[in-house]
Amino acid sequence: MTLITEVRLREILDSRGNPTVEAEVRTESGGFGRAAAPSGASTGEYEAVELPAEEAIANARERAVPRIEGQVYAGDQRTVDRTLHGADGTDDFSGIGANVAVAVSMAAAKAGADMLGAPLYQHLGGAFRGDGFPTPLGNVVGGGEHAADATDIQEFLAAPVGAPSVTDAVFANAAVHEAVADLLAERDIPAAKGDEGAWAPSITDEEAFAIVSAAIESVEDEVGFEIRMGLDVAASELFDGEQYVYADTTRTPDEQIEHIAGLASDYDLAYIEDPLDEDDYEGFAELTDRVSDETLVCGDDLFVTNTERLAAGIEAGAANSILVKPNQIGTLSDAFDAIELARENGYDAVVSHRSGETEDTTIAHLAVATDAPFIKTGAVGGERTAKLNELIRIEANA
Ligand SMILES: O=C(O)[C@@H](CO)OP(=O)(O)O
Ligand SMILES: [Mg+2]
Repeated sequence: MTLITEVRLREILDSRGNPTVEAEVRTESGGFGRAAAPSGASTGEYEAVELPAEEAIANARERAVPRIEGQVYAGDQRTVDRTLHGADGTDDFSGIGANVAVAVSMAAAKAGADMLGAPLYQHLGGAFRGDGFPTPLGNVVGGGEHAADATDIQEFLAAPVGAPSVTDAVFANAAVHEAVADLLAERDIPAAKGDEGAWAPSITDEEAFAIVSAAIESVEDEVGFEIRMGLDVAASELFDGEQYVYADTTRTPDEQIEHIAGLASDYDLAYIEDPLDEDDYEGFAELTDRVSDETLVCGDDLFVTNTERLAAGIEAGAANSILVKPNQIGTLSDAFDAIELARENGYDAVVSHRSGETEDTTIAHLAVATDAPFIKTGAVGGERTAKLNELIRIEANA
């Protein structure tokens, strides 16, 4: 291992056109890593704190960088991440900003891999990592906080569970995305794209279910393997404290459970993320009991990649899966700990992008390194295809 000699920080653009933090880490022996923080729109209340990029960079330059440069070894990821926590001094990274922390954490990991001459997934996963590849969940229609005047449900996802390879799965999702466009055109429904590249037509959730099911069926016929449907309801964004408020109706928490359980069986949903409010552990437990073993009930805003919140969920039987977003918790070590705790308790980890992204590909490597069964990183669009194409490359070289 060699010492980290330099940490450079700068503001770059994210996919929404907002400033985000990019970090570069250099080591004594010439290792180099560069990484950038993503940014959410439908952020959970309990996520680590993202500060304005400029402020986060100034804080880190003053408090974190001097503790890392010349002091910490690249490749010793736990120490890098402990140092970031120490420099921050809070529970939620509100001291320096989770965005600067995650950028430095990921850049240091890449510098560590570079030093070893190993791909990042190999460095992170180690010699005895599993040989599985994640199934990509591709966002094909969406609304919520990611597009104005579109569906209430934030994401309608294609889940190509029967694909023989990552490459086949990635192309199947792009084909479903295109088939949705054809079906919208046939019905004279205009559609722009939302923040993650999914179509964002002004239609009801019911119409979206019909269109996405038809698109999935037509692509299934073409490719000859099973594609199922998934959802990110992002229900905390619909919940007003008492009821779930949809464009055309409202639902009490009990009615919401009934509604989602009905959708799970009507559409054979493979995946349901955040079907209920982020504080409703009990409701999550009830719904998890109600749906079949073939359906993942995933906590995003519920768990925010946080081992304490996940432990409470495990105790309550809430959900059977966790969404893993490194920037929700601030470091790669924390994200690994969440994945490990999930695995030990039979919860599937789903590694995920954010709605605001960059061309950074760390999450593709994280998913392969940890043998995660799923990755959610869109279907089309440059900042999404950056990760999908990286998965294709990893598969080709593994
Ligand atoms: O809710 C989510 O799962 C994410 C990514 O799809 O959205 P955001 O980054 O806006 O939180
Ligand atoms: Mg979500």
